[in-house]
Amino acid sequence: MILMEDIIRDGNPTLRKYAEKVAFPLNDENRQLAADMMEYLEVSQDPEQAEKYQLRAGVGLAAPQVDVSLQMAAVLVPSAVEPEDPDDQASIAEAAKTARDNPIFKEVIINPVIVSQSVQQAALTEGEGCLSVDDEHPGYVPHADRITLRYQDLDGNEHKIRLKDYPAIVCQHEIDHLHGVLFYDHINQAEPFDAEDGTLLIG
Ligand SMILES: Cc1nc(NNC(=O)[C@H](CC2CCCC2)CN(O)CO)c(F)c(N2CCN3CCOC[C@@H]3C2)n1
Ligand code: NI
Repeated sequence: MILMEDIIRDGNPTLRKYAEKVAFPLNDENRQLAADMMEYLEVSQDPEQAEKYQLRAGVGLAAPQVDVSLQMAAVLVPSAVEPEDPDDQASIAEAAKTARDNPIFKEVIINPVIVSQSVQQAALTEGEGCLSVDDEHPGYVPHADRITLRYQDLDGNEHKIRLKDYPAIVCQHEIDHLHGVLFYDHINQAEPFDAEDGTLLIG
């Protein structure tokens, strides 16, 4: 099971490497890694389990973050399910479970390539964080709002999908990790919350 101690932090050179392509069929080690990365996301999105294992919540995790320089990332983007009663813990936990059980996008993307992307940009209203970056880096992180993504799944099957808004942003954050790019590389240091004209603010 992946724990926070297994996640390497900014300053570790692995985070700045361009990761190697993954060979198919996956060997046992890489198949286990894929399962462990997805399990991390699932556990981290369950408030009780996240507390128990002291995990920072995540909707994505890239292999370089556990010091494996391979082009593989797990993505688990839950649907936005609002709790019936936002002040009631049980209701919050139930909503999170419903969200987890009906993800917008759940996939281990291997050897991903963004084959085309919109000129239109999008950024998360809250800015971004990263499990591998302990410092806060406030500011909009501009990404393409829409992407066409080609990747292989665990069995090596090729997929070509179109994503927009939230799942597109998550995948771009993860694919950046495979190229040695960290989210704050994209922030306009002079004016962190000055998004280019027409940038969609998501969430
Ligand atoms: C947006 C968000 N980022 C969270 N963390 N950061 C991450 O995932 C990093 C990757 C994301 C940062 C911005 C885009 C991709 C991890 N990264 O470093 C991997 O490269 C969250 F945890 C989170 N959510 C919303 C959904 N909620 C469901 C219930 O459980 C809690 C969970 C919290 N949303
Ligand atoms: Ni990250």
